[in-house]
Amino acid sequence: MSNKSSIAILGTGNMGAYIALGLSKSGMCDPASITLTRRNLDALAEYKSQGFNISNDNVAAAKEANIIILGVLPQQLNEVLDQIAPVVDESKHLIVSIISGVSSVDIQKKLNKNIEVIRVMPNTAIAINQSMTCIAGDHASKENIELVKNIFSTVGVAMVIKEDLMPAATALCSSGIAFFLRTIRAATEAGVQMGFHSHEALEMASQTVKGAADLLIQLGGHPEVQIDRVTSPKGCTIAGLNEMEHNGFSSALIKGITLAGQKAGNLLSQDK
Ligand SMILES: NC(=O)C1=CN([C@@H]2O[C@H](COP(=O)(O)OP(=O)(O)OC[C@H]3O[C@@H](n4cnc5c(N)ncnc54)[C@H](OP(=O)(O)O)[C@@H]3O)[C@@H](O)[C@H]2O)C=CC1
Ligand SMILES: O=C(O)[C@@H]1CCC=N1
Repeated sequence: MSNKSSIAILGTGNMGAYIALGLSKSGMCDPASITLTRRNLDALAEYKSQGFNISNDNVAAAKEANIIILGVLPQQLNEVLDQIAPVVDESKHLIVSIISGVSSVDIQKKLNKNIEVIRVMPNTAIAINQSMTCIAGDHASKENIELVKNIFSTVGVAMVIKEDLMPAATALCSSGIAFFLRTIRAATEAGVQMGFHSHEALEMASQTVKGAADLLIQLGGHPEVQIDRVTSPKGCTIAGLNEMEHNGFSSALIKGITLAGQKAGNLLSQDK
């Protein structure tokens, strides 16, 4: 697939819209080659003004596209698959699903076609081309996996994983944005309590988190190596870190992320 490909995003809510914006911003796709659908068409008006095609007709959008990105909630998926099943064609279409908790085989079965389905799990940082995107194509051709990897590499880092690890990737990377943002919020509140205005504390906390992440991304190695460089003997950092650990900091993150991972694998079968 090249930038001549046409993409239909069926179900353009938070994530679908950010994918469209990211692909356009990266230069991977011209907005005119992307069709966005949702039932409430008025909510897509701002994207129309940016050059995207908008529609509330999933069937027409699917017919026109080469790549169909499924972007609805898990509980909304069957309705969309029922609509497009008659028009999807294995010789023309590649199905990409960003939907958590629904396997590629289940989608294939529902479509009742021998069509390739690749699971993709981006995060909202795709809007600024900084997504960590996991891709699983256990039943897809190498060529199509490479194609999808190339597309999502333009909007951040793309990694191919086995499909059985998709729930874990969802929790760590996609939900992860919310988890790490919450840590920034908490740090900001601490900064305000110590005397900074909120906007100052937020800028300080955000840049500090960015620096911590970039230390690992650019220099590599284990976080503890960098932590050792910060914790002066008898210093304030180790005092703060140990207090956090006494209060369950690492444990809370591990428990929260693994619970999210369990939930991501069972979204349609659990009510809680
Ligand atoms: N949000 C995130 O960070 C991430 C989300 N995901 C996955 O992406 C999917 C969407 O999540 P999110 O964007 O947060 O959810 P949203 O509710 O924001 O988006 C879903 C969109 O689908 C539209 N929709 C529902 N039914 C139909 C239909 N029959 N035809 C066309 N459009 C329809 C809805 O609009 P309308 O009601 O107007 O039709 C809505 O805008 C989920 O499956 C989620 O698991 C994956 C990774 C990250
Ligand atoms: O919360 C959710 O279920 C979706 C999937 C990952 C991010 N948002």
